[in-house]
Amino acid sequence: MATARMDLDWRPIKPITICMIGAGGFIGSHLCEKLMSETPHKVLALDVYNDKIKHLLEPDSLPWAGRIQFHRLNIKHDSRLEGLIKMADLTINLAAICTPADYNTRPLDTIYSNFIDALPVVKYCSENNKRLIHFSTCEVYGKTIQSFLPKDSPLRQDPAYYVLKEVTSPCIFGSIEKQRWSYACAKQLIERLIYAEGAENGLDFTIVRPFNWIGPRMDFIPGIDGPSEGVPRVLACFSNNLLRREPLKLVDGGQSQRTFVYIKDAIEAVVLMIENPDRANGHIFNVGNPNNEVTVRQLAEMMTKVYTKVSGEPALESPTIDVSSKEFYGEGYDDSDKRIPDMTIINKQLGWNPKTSLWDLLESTLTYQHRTYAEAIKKAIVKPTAS
Ligand SMILES: NC(=O)c1ccc[n+]([C@@H]2O[C@H](COP(=O)([O-])OP(=O)(O)OC[C@H]3O[C@@H](n4cnc5c(N)ncnc54)[C@H](O)[C@@H]3O)[C@@H](O)[C@H]2O)c1
Ligand SMILES: O=C(O)[C@H]1O[C@H](OP(=O)(O)OP(=O)(O)OC[C@H]2O[C@@H](n3ccc(=O)[nH]c3=O)[C@H](O)[C@@H]2O)[C@H](O)[C@@H](O)[C@@H]1O
Repeated sequence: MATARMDLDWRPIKPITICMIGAGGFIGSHLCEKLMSETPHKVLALDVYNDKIKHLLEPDSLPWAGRIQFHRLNIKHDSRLEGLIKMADLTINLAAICTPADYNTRPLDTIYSNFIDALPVVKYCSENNKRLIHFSTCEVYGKTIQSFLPKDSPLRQDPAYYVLKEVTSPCIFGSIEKQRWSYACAKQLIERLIYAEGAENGLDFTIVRPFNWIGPRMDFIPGIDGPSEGVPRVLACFSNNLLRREPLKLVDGGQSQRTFVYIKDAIEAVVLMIENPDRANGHIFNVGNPNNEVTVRQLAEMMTKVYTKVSGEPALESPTIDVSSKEFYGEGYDDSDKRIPDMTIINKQLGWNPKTSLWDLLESTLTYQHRTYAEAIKKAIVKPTAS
């Protein structure tokens, strides 16, 4: 008989049922995979799409068959939602519009998706005394204090002005005309609502603030498994450029800084939250890798080198090209300057630390991108679709 899984306090972990909303997306697909292969928990997987989790749903002979059940539904208008939340011990809400190209061009959809559509989920959890893990974002921090200091100020070197801390850092957004912040603002308000439900009505909640989780199955490759005019997040944009042998587009010079964490490291943090409710409830957690910081330009350079290695194709003579944010994203775009997560809380509560270096995570991810898309791209280039 298999030995019982133990939590961080050496108590046996009881199998639970999880209602996972947005289970068919990038993070959801990796979380489902981990829960099926390494835990005894059951998942009610809710989404409008299931392409990214199809390999977990069929055939019936899979070792976890019966532990995962897909429900195709849109949480905007589906009366089954409350029943599914009631059937589960824990709800994880991942559903959202979360690609920056949408924030300034579809601000209403962005606000509805990230705030209004999440409201009933919070309400049903609170009313039925169900635990909630809600996915927010590092974008709630907005810009750093550092970005407002004079360029020659010695204070710019002081981490107090740029490291982002869950409990003490402020949330600094641009003006209302900068519609980029519609997403961050909607996420901030739903965080405040969840926090208030905890304080006033005793909701057991955990809020996750992911810092640029990347890896296989993130977003889509335009014209292959997504709209040809679509603009996904940077990993998929740059992958698409590399696969098509086009220069990588650097928005406003590629000077913004990001810390990237491997999806598989980040998923381990989420499993710790799921299985250690006493340590996770009532907390907001940054989940990122402070050691993997690069400018977007450096990311482009590194991805170019890694892709050359995994594909065997030489790099272009001019591998990058500058493009203005107005040209690339349209009116109302703005950017976060720098995102370094403080890891004190997640470290103390869950003992979690990221492991994978940026080079290693890009190597496994671009190997996947090449294997999955290179042939399809070649065919699409030879045979462009009839207009
Ligand atoms: N990937 C990251 O690094 C990152 C960073 C910060 C925050 N987040 C947050 O994590 C969550 C998941 O992100 P992801 O990267 O997996 O995004 P994703 O777009 O791949 O996944 C979201 C999923 O939610 C589903 N969905 C959206 N609206 C829905 C609705 N009304 N009804 C049913 N399903 C719906 C989508 O179909 C999609 O499959 C989001 O809330 C996002 O804001 C992600
Ligand atoms: O992943 C996160 O932690 C959060 O941040 C992302 O926001 P951002 O990092 O700005 O999104 P990307 O599209 O990945 O862009 C990163 C940077 O690359 C730049 N970029 C993007 C695409 C491109 O082709 N070229 C380019 O220079 C962008 O301007 C931005 O500075 C998204 O808002 C969310 O998915 C999420 O909440």
